[in-house]
Amino acid sequence: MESFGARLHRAVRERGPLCVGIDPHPALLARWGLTDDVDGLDRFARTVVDALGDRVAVVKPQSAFFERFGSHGVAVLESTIRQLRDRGSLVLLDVKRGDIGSTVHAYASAYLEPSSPMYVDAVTASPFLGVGSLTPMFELAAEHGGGVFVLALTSNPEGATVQRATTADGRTVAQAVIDEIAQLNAGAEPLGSIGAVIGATVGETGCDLSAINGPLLAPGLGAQGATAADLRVVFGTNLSAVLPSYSREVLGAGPDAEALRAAADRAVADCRAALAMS
Ligand SMILES: O=c1ccn([C@@H]2O[C@H](COP(=O)(O)O)[C@@H](O)[C@H]2O)c(=O)[nH]1
Repeated sequence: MESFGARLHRAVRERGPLCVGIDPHPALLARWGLTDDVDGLDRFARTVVDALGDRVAVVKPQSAFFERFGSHGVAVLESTIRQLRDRGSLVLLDVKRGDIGSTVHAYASAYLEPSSPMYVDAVTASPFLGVGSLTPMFELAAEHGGGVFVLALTSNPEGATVQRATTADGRTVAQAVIDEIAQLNAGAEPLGSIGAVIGATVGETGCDLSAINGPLLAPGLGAQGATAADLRVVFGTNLSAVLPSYSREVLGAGPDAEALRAAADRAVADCRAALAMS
C-alpha cells in the first residue's frame, strides 16, 4: 500500500492543511441538543462525518470521548472510523498509546492491522517509555501504509517540564524525540510516515525541525488559545508539513452541517494564509 506520508501529502494538497477532531465533550453534546449517552454520541459523530468527511484532509476522533461510554461507545468509534474511510478523509485516531514493546505490538495490531475493527490510517503515540519502545507500531505502519504521530512538545502547559528538560547529551527531550523520528523518516519521499505532535500553543520550540521529514501535527488551535498566526512562531521555516488541528473551535459551529463546513473552510483559509500555501 502507498505510504501514509504520501497519502497525507496528497490529501493536504487536494483538501487543504486541516485536521478536525471529533471530541464529543458533554458540553458540546448539550449545546447541540443531544443527550449525554451513546445515542447522543452516535448522532454527534455521524453529523461530523456527514458534514466534513468528504471535505477535510484528516479527521481525528478522540478515543477518550468514545471510551467514556464503554463497549457501546467503542462500537460507535468503530462505526465512525468506517464511515470516515468511506468518505475519503484520512483517519487519525488520537489514543496516545505507549508501553513496553511487547504490549505496543498489541496496540499496533489493534489500530494499524487492516483486519482490525479499529483499523485507522494513523495513531498518536506517547514516547515516555522511549521512542524505541514504539518500534512495533513503526514496523506495522511501514508494512501497511500507516502513520504514527509521536508526542514531542504537547500543547498543554504541563508538558514543558518533561519535554523541555535537558538530556545527558545536552539536547532537550523534545529534540531527542524529533531526532529519532528524523532517522525513521530518512530518505522517504514526498514525506515520511512518522510524525511529531507539536502544539500550536508552545511558542518558540528551541528545536531543530529541519531534518524531520515527517508531518507535524499542531493541536491547540482555537479553544486552547493558539491562532493560525502562531504556527509561524512555533514552526519557523519548517511550515511545509505542518498539519493544523482544531476540535472545539470547529465543532462549536454545529450541529448545522453548513455551519460546520463553513467553520472548517475558515480554518483552512486561515491556515493556508499562515503557512503561505496557495
Ligand atoms: O499536544 C496535544 C496533543 C493532543 N491534543 C488533542 O487534540 C484535541 C484538541 O482539542 P481542542 O478542542 O481543539 O482543544 C484534543 O483531543 C486533545 O486531546 C492536544 O490538545 N494537545
